Amino acid sequence: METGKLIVFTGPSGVGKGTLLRKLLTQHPELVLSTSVTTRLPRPGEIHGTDYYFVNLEKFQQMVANQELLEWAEFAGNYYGTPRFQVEELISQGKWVILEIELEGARQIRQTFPKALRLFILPPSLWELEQRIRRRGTETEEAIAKRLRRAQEEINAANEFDIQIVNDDLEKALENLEAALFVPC
Ligand SMILES: Nc1nc2c(ncn2[C@@H]2O[C@H](COP(=O)(O)OP(=O)(O)O)[C@@H](O)[C@H]2O)c(=O)[nH]1
Ligand SMILES: Nc1ncnc2c1ncn2[C@@H]1O[C@H](COP(=O)(O)OP(=O)(O)O)[C@@H](O)[C@H]1O
Repeated sequence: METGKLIVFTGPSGVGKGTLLRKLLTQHPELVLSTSVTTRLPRPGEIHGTDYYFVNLEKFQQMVANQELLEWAEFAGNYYGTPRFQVEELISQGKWVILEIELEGARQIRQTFPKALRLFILPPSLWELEQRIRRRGTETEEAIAKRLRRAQEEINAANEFDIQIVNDDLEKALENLEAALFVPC
């Protein structure tokens, strides 16, 4: 039977993780993106069960206590976590499952799934990163400030990952991502 694979996808907020993953999944529909649980409020257009499972703090804490999360972390004032059941089930079915998660969660996965392939997406510069977050127009000033403070810390940890990809030109970044994922091994 084909073996499943866990792929961790990390990078600072606004670097283009979501954009790259949407394109990757369109071209490779066999890949599965895990849907996380979060206490963050939905942005306009975000759908419960598709973008995230949006839950309150009490429910999130309950999931942590019941060990329902494979990993979890606090990010910019909210909690995020990966539901365990869907990931374990999909990998056992031979699927390639992608976790789009922040640094602390990626470190936890390194302990629990040492075989996971870990990718880090870098911005061309911090200035460009800030422009992207602002252009996206989804965050308050306070949320932007929190994300930028965290960005430097995350970028400093990029070398903990197996592969680093700079998202400057989107198409080139996508090509590099495909090359990293689909190398014969
Ligand atoms: N540890 C962990 N981080 C997550 C999870 N889901 C999302 N994140 C990360 O949480 C951070 C904030 O996500 P989000 O609020 O959607 O903001 P955005 O990255 O600015 O689009 C990002 O770095 C995500 O990769 C999860 O299940 N676990
Ligand atoms: N290579 C790129 N060049 C210019 N803008 C980009 C690029 N990749 C993504 N963006 C834009 O940057 C913003 C943040 O991207 P997004 O995918 O939401 O980031 P993340 O999921 O990492 O927070 C979006 O407005 C997106 O259209």
